[in-house]
Amino acid sequence: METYIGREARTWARVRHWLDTHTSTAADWPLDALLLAKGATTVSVVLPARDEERTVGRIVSTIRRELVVKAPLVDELIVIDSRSTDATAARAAAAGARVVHQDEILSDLPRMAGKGDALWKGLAASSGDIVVFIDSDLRNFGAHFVTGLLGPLLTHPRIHFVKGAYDRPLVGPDGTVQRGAGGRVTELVARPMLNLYWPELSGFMQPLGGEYAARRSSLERVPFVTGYGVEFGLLVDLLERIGLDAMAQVDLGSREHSHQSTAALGQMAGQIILTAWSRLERQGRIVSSEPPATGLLQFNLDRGVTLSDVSIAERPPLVTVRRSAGVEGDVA
Ligand SMILES: O=c1ccn([C@@H]2O[C@H](COP(=O)(O)OP(=O)(O)O[C@H]3O[C@H](CO)[C@@H](O)[C@H](O)[C@H]3O)[C@@H](O)[C@H]2O)c(=O)[nH]1
Ligand SMILES: O=C(O)[C@H](O)COP(=O)(O)O
Repeated sequence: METYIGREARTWARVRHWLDTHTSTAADWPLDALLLAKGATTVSVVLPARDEERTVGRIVSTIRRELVVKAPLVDELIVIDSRSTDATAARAAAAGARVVHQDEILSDLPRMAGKGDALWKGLAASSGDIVVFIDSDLRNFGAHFVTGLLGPLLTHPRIHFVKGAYDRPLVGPDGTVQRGAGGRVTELVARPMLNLYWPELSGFMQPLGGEYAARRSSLERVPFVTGYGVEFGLLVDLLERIGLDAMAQVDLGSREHSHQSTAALGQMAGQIILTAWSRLERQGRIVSSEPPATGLLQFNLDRGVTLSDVSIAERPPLVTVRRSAGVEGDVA
């Protein structure tokens, strides 16, 4: 019988091999080659956006100019307005996106909140064979984010999911840049948990990054955690469904975004821990006598306390919703 040490060594060897064979860089996927490879495959780009009036317009206009007008790579460009209270929807529409409000899609279903819900609604509102998700708060977005993510999918039929990798600087309020210091929840929560419980996924350099692309056929067959657990949940569920060899990553250079407060990241971490717990339970790897608590008590500088609810909810695989509605096409 294989020892525990032997099993771990075999996993690391597998991850090493995956890193060597399934990691590329955006420069490996020139636009001309992608246009040739695209054929009849349709591509949707979906941006979830909650109060991103400062950045969403530039991202949309770059995609439209470079990948819709100059070169016909992207067939559909959608911004999901996630209950914004600022000018996000107007800026996105002015820049050329189709703007759909999160709550207008599949509006007969119970209302849920959060980024994962916005992504799931974006999947429902879009129709491309391949769906590319891009966060709307990126400050250094370039068209290579989209072309890089599409490269392995358009050229390798066996690849179903591609995740972005990048350096993540931490940019202070005064503009000071600390290289490699960003992605705090990634480094302190997500990466250790993935290494401990799903070591096959340890090769993903940015498991929580918001830029990834996948075939609709796979995305519609997995649930979406509705809040910030969505990326963690998708990685674990897709690994189970399609296997590591159908997953790839592309180095997109550097990524700068708007940083949330430490308190907000604590709440994100809580959601990710509960997502991991739910998958461990679903996979039969833990049996709990009672569910974890879902409150997070945090302390302010003046010793005041705030109690937040970090419980998670999820949307079922979209294909099951289409089936029960008797709809095969667009469900928006
Ligand atoms: O209710 C929400 C919350 C966020 N967003 C959008 O989702 C994107 C990412 O949200 P953000 O609050 O900027 O998350 P980050 O602090 O950047 O969190 C990182 O880690 C999260 C957890 O994995 C991922 O969801 C993010 O994509 C990733 O950038 C942005 O375009 C937001 O506008 C929504 O659409 N609805
Ligand atoms: O992915 C993460 O860890 C969170 O988005 C936090 O990122 P930040 O530390 O760059 O704000």
